[in-house]
Amino acid sequence: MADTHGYGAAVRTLAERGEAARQRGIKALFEGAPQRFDAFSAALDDLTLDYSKTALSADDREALFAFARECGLEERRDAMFAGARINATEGRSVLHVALRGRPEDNYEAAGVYVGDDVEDVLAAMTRFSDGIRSGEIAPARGGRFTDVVNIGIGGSDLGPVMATLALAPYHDGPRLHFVSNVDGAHIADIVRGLDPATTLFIIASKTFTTIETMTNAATARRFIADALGEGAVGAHFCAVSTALDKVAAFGIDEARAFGFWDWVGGRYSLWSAIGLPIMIAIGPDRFREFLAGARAMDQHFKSAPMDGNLPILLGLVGWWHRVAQDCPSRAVIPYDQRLARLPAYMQQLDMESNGKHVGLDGERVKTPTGPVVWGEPGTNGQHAFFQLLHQGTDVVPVEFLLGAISHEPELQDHQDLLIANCLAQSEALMKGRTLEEARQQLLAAGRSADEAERIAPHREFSGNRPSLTILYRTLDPFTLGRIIALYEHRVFVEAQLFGINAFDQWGVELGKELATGLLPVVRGEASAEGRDASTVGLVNAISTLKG
Ligand SMILES: O=P(O)(O)OC[C@H]1O[C@H](O)[C@H](O)[C@@H](O)[C@@H]1O
Repeated sequence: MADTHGYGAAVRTLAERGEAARQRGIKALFEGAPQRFDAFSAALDDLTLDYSKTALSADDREALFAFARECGLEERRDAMFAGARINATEGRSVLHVALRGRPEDNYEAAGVYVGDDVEDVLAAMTRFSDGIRSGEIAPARGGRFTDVVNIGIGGSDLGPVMATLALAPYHDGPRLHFVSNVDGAHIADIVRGLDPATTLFIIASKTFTTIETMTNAATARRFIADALGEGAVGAHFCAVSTALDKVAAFGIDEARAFGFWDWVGGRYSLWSAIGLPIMIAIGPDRFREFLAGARAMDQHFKSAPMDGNLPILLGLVGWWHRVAQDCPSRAVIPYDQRLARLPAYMQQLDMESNGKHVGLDGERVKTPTGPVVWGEPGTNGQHAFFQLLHQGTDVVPVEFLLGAISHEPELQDHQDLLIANCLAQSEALMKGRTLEEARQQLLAAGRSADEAERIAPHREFSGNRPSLTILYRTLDPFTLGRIIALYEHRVFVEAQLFGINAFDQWGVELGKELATGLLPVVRGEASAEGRDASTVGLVNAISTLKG
């Protein structure tokens, strides 16, 4: 953030506040403050964000609101919803919100109404999904499709993978499978268990040039053609892309090609035709509920005042931990097994959006930007990496997600344990255990005074470690839509505070270019000469291993 923007002083003051807050701790804020949960939580219907277990005081929060205003957050948000070309490095509007809009939202991309196009594609997806689900759209040799394989990567994979797992209780269509990695092991392992005669492939790629997806698509094509003949290919493939000309060149019929637009970023695209596998799995009505949930969050983000606005609060707290408290990573821990792929989804959403070091003004940023995002579901994580969260030398803010009601009513004892564990972890992170408490526990357990003295420091927990909890009634399509949109907007909010463009991803290009150049070297058709010594050494070692 450049001083010319006037942000320098505000960031310095907030960093001082962050340091003071660290010294004050979190526990102290709860003492004599029985209302802290009410004062430091906000809700959209049943969806609640509790950020009371952070070191924020009411004054810190006011300072963050002032900073957000100074950064022009609300104006930038309004510009996004108005379809301005806020993706400045690519000259594009950013309008994934239009994919879940209603006609009255009147979304326009750079002045052109997009609602009809969105509705047309949704209608085409609905006809196709209904046809596949009912058996009306049949495989080449008759019968019905039992399995659908989505071939895509990044934004053309992670969203559908995450959402189809999250909504497993709503599946009433064919089985879903996903192939993303160019490693042949991925497609080989998936197709091994499938019958080509009843398998449909979706080729999903915004650009329809991504080498991994094109390679897997060609292999899938052979899988069908070898088993059923070239003439069967048309019946067993469909595609999703913004590049419909390239889809046609691949040989996929126009009627089976579902488009979207350059104002939809890959990592924001699961609401578009990229969501086709989700729609096939849960049906068009449930898919509409998913969109409606996201729209509810959009409306809330647009209009709720800052102190009750979930994406703004989540973004401000995220920025506070990253910049004012200098925490380089954050953990996303869903206590909801069906959100197991949410951390991976969030890694792309957050790190591809906010992993930038150049600001909107073209200058190097002056503060840290996006944190490393990582996580696994609870309770599994407790038995793996929570040791570091509780006693490691780095403070990692944790974001817990928790549903009150599971889809398995006959397993209520599991759900009670799950909830108790989630609450216990955030309580333990915040409260910790003092040296004296550790000593007394050891003595009470019959250890000698000497032993208690020696071991107690290892059993002390500093506490004062921040966490947020996002609580919801149950993980249904509407709620999943709200949660994903909440995180999309949070990433946007943080980007405005960092002063960066969240909507490009030039950082992924270089590796792709180098891979193209290295392919002939790996194949033995070109020499590695002139490359760095490490690459030459590895190329030679690989060729020796291959014999
Ligand atoms: O959908 P595609 O055009 O195949 O792109 C798939 C992915 O590849 C790229 O490398 C980008 O970094 C991602 O943002 C994108 O989602």
